[in-house]
Amino acid sequence: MYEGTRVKLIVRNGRTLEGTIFFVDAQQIKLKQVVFHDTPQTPISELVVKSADLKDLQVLPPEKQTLPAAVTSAKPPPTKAWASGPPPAADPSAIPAASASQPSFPPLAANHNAQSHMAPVNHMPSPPVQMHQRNPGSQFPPPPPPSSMLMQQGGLLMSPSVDHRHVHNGHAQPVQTSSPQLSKAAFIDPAIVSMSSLPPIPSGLPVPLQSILLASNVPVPSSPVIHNAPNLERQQEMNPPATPTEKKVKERNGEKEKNGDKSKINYFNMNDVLDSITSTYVPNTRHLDVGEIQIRNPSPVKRPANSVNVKKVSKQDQSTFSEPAEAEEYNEDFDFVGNNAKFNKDKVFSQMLSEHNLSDVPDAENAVVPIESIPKTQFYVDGKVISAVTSDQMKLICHLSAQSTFSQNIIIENAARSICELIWREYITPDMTNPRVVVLVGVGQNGCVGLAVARQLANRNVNVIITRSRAYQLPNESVEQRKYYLECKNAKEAQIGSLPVEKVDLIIDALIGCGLRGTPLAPTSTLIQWANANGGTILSVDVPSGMEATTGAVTDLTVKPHATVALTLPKTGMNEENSGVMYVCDVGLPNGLLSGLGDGLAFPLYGSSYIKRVTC
Ligand SMILES: NC(=O)C1=CN([C@@H]2O[C@H](COP(=O)(O)OP(=O)(O)OC[C@H]3O[C@@H](n4cnc5c(N)ncnc54)[C@H](OP(=O)(O)O)[C@@H]3O)[C@@H](O)[C@H]2O)[C@H](O)CC1
Ligand SMILES: [K+]
Repeated sequence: MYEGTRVKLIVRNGRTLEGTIFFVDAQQIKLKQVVFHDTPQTPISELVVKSADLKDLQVLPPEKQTLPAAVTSAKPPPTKAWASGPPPAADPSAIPAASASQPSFPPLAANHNAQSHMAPVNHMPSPPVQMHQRNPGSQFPPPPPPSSMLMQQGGLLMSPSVDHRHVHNGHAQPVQTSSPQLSKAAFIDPAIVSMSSLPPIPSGLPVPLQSILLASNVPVPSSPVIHNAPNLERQQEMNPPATPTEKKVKERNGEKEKNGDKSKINYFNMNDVLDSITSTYVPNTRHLDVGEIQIRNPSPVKRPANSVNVKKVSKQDQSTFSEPAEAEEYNEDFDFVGNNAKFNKDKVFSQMLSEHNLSDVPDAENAVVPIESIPKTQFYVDGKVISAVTSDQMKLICHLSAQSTFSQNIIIENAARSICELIWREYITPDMTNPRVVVLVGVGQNGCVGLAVARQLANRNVNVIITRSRAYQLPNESVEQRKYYLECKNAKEAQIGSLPVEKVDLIIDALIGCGLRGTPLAPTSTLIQWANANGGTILSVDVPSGMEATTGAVTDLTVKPHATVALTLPKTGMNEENSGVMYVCDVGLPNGLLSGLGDGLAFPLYGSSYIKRVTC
């Protein structure tokens, strides 16, 4: 709802900028038509600021929703030629680049209520010159110059072509980088995570905006403190005047301290940004839950229409697969609610993460994941509370299990058996003749579970086809699990391009779990699109592939499952909208393995069933 709103931002080092919001979530705010107050002559087409680097945010009042002179005086873009040579050759697997003659973003409509007039971000804009002529009296300017022009002007901008395969590994290398002349101090700002001059995506193409933004999520060269920026307290020492938001953070820390909670909030929470928006200028606006704005997918998650092969879940099944008597046993054995309340997971996990020196997990002090905005930390099984984990916490669990002598293949097998228990109950019923199942297999441990499911089903004469997103650089377990699968008499493997066009009975989504980094890239994205388009019932392993497990954020390139089986514990981002019917399954990890994580994180007691229905 804030899209199209023009805002003023003060970033961590005190610089002030103005831009038009086109995306906001708990972790970042993405702006178009950006100008810095101290360098108004050099507008930037797109810019991402992490919430951790924000000092304050104000919505500009309606009369100030026009763009500054620097942007309005920008010339229309040239019709040809990139600043540093011709556009890169088209890579069929990469995001299609629009022609250089298109503006970098759609022009704003000539109306103060920018919100309702903001063009869809992936909408192909009209040529800027025409827009200007059509609307000569408009106070709104022609769109700003495209990347080529900005680069000529000295902006530190990324090339329209970025090697996406490298980007998600965190080692993105722009094809064209800034020249020494381009690296002006005015553009090098530790608060700016990325600046993008990528061309817009033509409408109708199945590539979400996020891919492009993530593709440009490259640390700014010579920016000294993006990841190790001083925390807010140190920051306050350096920049004493506290903004309203800093005051809020201080107040919150004060409250926490009063309640005996020594942990501190040392990041800028986007909830406060939203508070400041709603309380400053937008009248009659209810407070937004971060969860509500994290999902930027314009098309809501749809359940597959075919439920013919899906048994209706009875009232009793909805709460449990087990006999009611089991629930009584839990009461005697374990006080979930009580224990959960006692357990400070964040604290324990921060400690564990630092003890285990996990390099790819952000360090707790400068974490940009706003833990407070986690959608759900608790779910219910059999009416009893169970904890949910974030993807970092799940990575820690996987790390601990990998470190122990306990074999990964045992976990994989247990997960697969539990999932098969559900499949035989709900998805492959005796009345089905020759049920066809496609298993989509990713490159990590999630994919290994898919391979084991494939074997279990093939062993029982189900017509199974597996398709792998990659055939090289795989973990040992993946190679082994595929070998075991191929030893089944009727095992079949298909190339990505030869997956059935006609609807199959069941699709097992084992592409990516908690190891997701950014928006899915090809060919994984192609498999996700195939699954969503096929119409077959989808069952996701651990989390829907492409969904960010912590926040539940989804894009057009996220699997839309009928059901999801979370391994070990539910993930905080899960809900029925993004995950379908939710289950949790026991993978058989020795319970002593996680005893250090606190009582609240005890595995649910499963009783006679290894898989349980989970509710919010
Ligand atoms: N105790 C348990 O419950 C266990 C659960 N397990 C399951 O394992 C996963 C975590 O396994 P991991 O191998 O770490 O991660 P994934 O299976 O999710 O795969 C990550 C790889 O996927 C690739 N990737 C990541 N992001 C993208 C993207 N945007 N586009 C394309 N591909 C992507 C990437 O591969 P690269 O080789 O390209 O780096 C990742 O490495 C957990 O969720 C459970 O499902 C385990 O079985 C252990 C015990
Ligand atoms: K998955």
